[in-house]
Amino acid sequence: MTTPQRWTIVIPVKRPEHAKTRLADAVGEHRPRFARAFAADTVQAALDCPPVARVIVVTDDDEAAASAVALGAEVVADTPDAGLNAALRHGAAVARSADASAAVATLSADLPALRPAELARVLDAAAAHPRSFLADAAGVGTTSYAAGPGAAFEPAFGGRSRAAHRLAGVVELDLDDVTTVRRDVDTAVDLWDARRLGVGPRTTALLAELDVAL
Ligand SMILES: Nc1nc2c(ncn2[C@@H]2O[C@H](COP(=O)(O)OP(=O)(O)OP(=O)(O)O)[C@@H](O)[C@H]2O)c(=O)[nH]1
Ligand SMILES: C=C(OP(=O)(O)O)C(=O)O
Repeated sequence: MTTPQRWTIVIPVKRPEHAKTRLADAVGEHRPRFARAFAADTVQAALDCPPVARVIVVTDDDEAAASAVALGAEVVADTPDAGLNAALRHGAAVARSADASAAVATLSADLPALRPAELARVLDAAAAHPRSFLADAAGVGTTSYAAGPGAAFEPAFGGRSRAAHRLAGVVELDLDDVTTVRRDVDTAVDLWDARRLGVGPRTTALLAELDVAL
């Protein structure tokens, strides 16, 4: 029997004052609190996923960093300060500085409904390919990009990243039953859908506290 692949997960968290701009119409001034709650629920679910060995959060936000560390993740500063792909490459480099052959996968920090068992299915499928990705619920972007041991880590996030990853020869994972890994939350409708799936404790508490109507 082969040993299941273990993964380092890199989660990028933008400075919340600049994040989740498309949620502004639904949550107004509370936008940064939602960005942090989504990130914390994403980190928690990743840490609770059996094939996950390490979670590295890349952020310059002190609050997101403190909450990630309290949950058991590692945090590195976004030293490149050059956007999402640079932040991810930095996190992967940190992962591979300790173990050059580490398998590294990214997760967007806006997956508040993420379930560990569904993430495990994605990672198990990713283990069959040098490089792979999972499309987001809209079928336009990407919520997870994975590079196995020895594979180059070259994410192409931003805008229509599903097409960009396919064009780059990254294998698209064709999986059912991983809805919560695909459910990124950018808009009020996305948040409604995530709530229907069941969001994590921090997002649940914030929705209750603010009595957000969706
Ligand atoms: N560390 C880091 N994370 C980033 C950066 N840009 C985006 N992210 C993260 O990447 C993921 C996707 O982000 P985006 O969709 O670009 O932005 P967003 O804040 O989620 O939403 P919008 O403001 O509505 O575009 C989220 O987890 C962000 O926190 C960056 O420059 N540095
Ligand atoms: C940056 C991306 O995501 P979002 O849908 O959050 O813009 C992406 O999918 O490449």
